[in-house]
Amino acid sequence: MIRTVITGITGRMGSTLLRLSRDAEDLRVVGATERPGSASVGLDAGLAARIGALEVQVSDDLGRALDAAKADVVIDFTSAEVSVAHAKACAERGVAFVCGSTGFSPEAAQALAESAKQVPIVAAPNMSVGVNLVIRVAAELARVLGPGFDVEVLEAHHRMKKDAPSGTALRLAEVLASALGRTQDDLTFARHGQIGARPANEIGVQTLRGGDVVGEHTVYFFGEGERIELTHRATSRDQFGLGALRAARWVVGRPPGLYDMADVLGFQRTS
Ligand SMILES: NC(=O)C1=CN([C@@H]2O[C@H](COP(=O)(O)OP(=O)(O)OC[C@H]3O[C@@H](n4cnc5c(N)ncnc54)[C@H](OP(=O)(O)O)[C@@H]3O)[C@@H](O)[C@H]2O)C=CC1
Ligand SMILES: O=C(O)C1=N[C@H](C(=O)O)C[C@H](O)C1
Repeated sequence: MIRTVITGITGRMGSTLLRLSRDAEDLRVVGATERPGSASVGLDAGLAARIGALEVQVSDDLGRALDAAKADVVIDFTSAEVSVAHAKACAERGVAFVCGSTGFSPEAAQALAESAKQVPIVAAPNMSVGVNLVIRVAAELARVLGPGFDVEVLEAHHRMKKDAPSGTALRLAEVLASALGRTQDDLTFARHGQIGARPANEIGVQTLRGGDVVGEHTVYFFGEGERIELTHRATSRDQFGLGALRAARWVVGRPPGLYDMADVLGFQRTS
């Protein structure tokens, strides 16, 4: 039995993870957290997340939750800043960490990597198996099509999403740039005004926000007389959650290090 602690349990992903974990025979939720000051602190986590009683009390501090319950792994979908602090709490206690948060600054990414020197961490901007396959296929298409095709990434998400572009779109753009021998400097995040002709090496990354869109990503390869569009549409958060649980099962017992979903799925890394 793998003992998990789930953070941010009233959030869109936290509540999904709690429900999926409750239904998994090999996992046991032994701790749950929410933001300090949240009305759900002290309540039963299952009741707070509206999935039925779980007999696990919501804590407002991951360190204290870990000290109270012997956990194997923490699953965290909160925000980049909170995830950095949570990864440190895990590193100090020798607990594995699965991080789904996005919006990492270079400094926050470095702080996460520091914690991964002490414990195994899986961090991925998208834990759906389908998206991770799309990332691989996109890299392969870019390599084969080469510089004759203009590459653009478009993402759409719900109106509550805080970071832009999505972590998945950023990962796609980085992988495409690497496949085409380009750099971060070739990424263009918005266009407005008299922008002139498109630079040949540019990779555009564009963002849409609205309604309840769970998550959509399209890579366009615009050629002469033809175009290829590679799209992933998530219609439920369950695939992100199931991917995170797969990562949690995989990461327990691994040596310290920063792992990606490509490692969990046994893919060769694309960048
Ligand atoms: N890798 C992947 O596959 C996916 C990644 N994501 C990413 O996961 C993150 C969360 O997304 P989502 O679930 O939609 O966001 P939500 O805002 O719905 O959930 C985040 C939850 O974390 C809580 N929280 C904030 N601070 C703390 C804290 N210190 N301790 C514990 N809990 C805290 C929030 O509380 P409060 O509301 O009070 O702030 C909220 O309940 C985002 O970065 C998103 O981009 C999302 C889906 C898939
Ligand atoms: O915030 C979300 O909702 C999502 N965030 C992830 C991202 O930023 O890529 C993954 C998914 O598309 C949903």
